[in-house]
Amino acid sequence: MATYALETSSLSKSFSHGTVHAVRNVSLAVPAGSVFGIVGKNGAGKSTLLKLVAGFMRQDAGTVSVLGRQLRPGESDPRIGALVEAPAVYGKLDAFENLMNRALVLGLPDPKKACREALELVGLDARTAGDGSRRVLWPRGTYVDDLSTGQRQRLGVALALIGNPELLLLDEPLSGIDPTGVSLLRDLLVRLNRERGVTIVVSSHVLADLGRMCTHYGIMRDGALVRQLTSEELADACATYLTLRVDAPERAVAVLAEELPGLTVRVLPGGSLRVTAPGGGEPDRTVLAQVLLAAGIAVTELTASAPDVEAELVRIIDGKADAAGRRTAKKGR
Ligand SMILES: Nc1ncnc2c1ncn2[C@@H]1O[C@H](COP(=O)(O)OP(=O)(O)OP(=O)(O)O)[C@@H](O)[C@H]1O
Repeated sequence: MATYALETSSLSKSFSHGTVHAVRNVSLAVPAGSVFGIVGKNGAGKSTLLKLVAGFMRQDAGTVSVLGRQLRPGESDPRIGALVEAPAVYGKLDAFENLMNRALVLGLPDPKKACREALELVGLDARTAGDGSRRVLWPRGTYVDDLSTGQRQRLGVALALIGNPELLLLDEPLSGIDPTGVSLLRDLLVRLNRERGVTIVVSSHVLADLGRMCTHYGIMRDGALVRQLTSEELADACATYLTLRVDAPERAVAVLAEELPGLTVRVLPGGSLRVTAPGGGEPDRTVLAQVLLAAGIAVTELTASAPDVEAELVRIIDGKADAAGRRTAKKGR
């Protein structure tokens, strides 16, 4: 099995006679078995990158390798399932017919079964309603043109899933989907990844959704890939702090300023202390407790803040965190 499900090398694509550099020199390495989130502001180049990998357009320069095989420019690898921007569907066919079409193109051995499975996976299958009647969530016979935005998006995910792809490319897959559908699809993607080992590359502006799925992140800015990091590295880079309850807060502030001058210490309403290490990390709690204890101050409560992954991603996207992941524009909390 290839170490990387997807690798790009110096991939570039420009539009408008070379005036818009949508993707600039992107060298990306997506580990096999990962859920890789692509994030960046509007226009950062996420969709273009995914289209190049899916073979929906040709690059100007650079290479794309999928599961160990280098693709020709504009070539689609059958092991890829892709939902990039609006799903490519035939509006005057219904959902099942659209799936059948794809199943036949892929040459699947039992296309009907594959279509039913794909519809079931994305929650567009027939279900038994509370009153015992069979309610068809996927309206058979309804033209795709007449489906709701969310139904069409679910169909797009089903089209990407049919044929059991090894690499899924999903551009904003959860947009326009109702909250129940979002959690269903998110759980589905996590299951496909964990149980079937499908590698997923997913772009989204909803960082909280990505935070629940992604093992790795790539951050794009102005067409360039400015950072790649694991979810652990992201969590480590997050600003965290300790909250302490002590029996003598004012004296504790003075002791900490004297003994551990690098720390930022704030007295909160109610008398608790919020302590942040230099650069925003969590202070060493053993050292902290020892220093206070040596000064005769009792620590009665000590809690660590949960890392705010979403806020840290926003800081990286906005260019406010340097290469080591620490904030460059932050002082205190
Ligand atoms: N077919 C095209 N013709 C001309 N310019 C294009 C084309 N496709 C994309 N662009 C431009 O390339 C840049 C990157 O666009 P892209 O859609 O890849 O960004 P994105 O990160 O997916 O944005 P969003 O988050 O808004 O979907 C933008 O400046 C966009 O206007």
